[in-house]
Amino acid sequence: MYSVKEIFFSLQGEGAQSGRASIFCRFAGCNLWSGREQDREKAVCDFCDTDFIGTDGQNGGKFETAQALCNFLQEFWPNNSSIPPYIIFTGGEPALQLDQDLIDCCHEYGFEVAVETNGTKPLPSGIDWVCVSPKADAELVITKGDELKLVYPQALAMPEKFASLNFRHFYLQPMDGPARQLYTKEVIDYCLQHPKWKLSLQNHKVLGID
Ligand SMILES: C[S@@+](CC[C@H](N)C(=O)[O-])C[C@H]1O[C@@H](n2cnc3c(N)ncnc32)[C@H](O)[C@@H]1O
Ligand SMILES: Nc1nc2[nH]cc(C(=O)O)c2c(=O)[nH]1
Ligand code: SF4
Ligand SMILES: [Mg+2]
Repeated sequence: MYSVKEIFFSLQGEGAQSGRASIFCRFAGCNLWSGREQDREKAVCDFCDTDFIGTDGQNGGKFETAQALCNFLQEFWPNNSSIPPYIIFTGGEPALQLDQDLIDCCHEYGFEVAVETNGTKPLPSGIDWVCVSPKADAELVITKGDELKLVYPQALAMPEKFASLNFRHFYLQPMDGPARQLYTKEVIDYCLQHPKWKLSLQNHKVLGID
């Protein structure tokens, strides 16, 4: 059974695939924060911008089987498209629920599958695009993938710690919150001094879309 907070069709707002039409499937729950505001300051990950508690969001719910979830997901894709549905599994932490059955089922449906993960839990094999976003001092077990997208700054997770990992793209994403403008300037400076890294803005927030 899969517990899904919300499902929506939007443009990927972040990182190397930004601008791409995508079906977002946001799983409920995370291993680095309960999602409750009263627990935020003692959480391992304390800057999260997302509500991932429960299954009460838009198109959220519990799905008994991978087939049931895939059937529902494909309805969000424009039906005249020659491009296969692009599904982004996010959360919360998708690695807590994403299993081999679901990935295989997605591929049987012809989907291209991406994941946004904190990298602390193993993933099923065959995911087409793996984006890892390391958190504070949480141990990283996914050390290779397509895109490493680090929220900046995090005192215990500065870019130097990750620059030698096996990823195709390295992004810094300014931490959203009261100091976002300052952090954006700092990221620009860092990228100018360290050209391995690229700036990732959260375009969906600027655009006011999901
Ligand atoms: C809500 S998380 C869900 C996926 C997974 N748990 C993770 O952390 O990668 C989706 C993306 O948003 C980023 N993010 C979360 N809060 C943010 C914030 N306040 N500012 C910028 N990016 C943030 C995460 O680092 C991650 O790349
Ligand atoms: N448009 C849009 N792009 C995104 N990229 C990653 C997101 C996420 O919350 O995982 C996200 C999101 O919530 N919306
Ligand atoms: S790991 Fe991801 S979902 Fe969990 S609290 Fe941090 S940003 Fe939010
Ligand atoms: Mg988001």
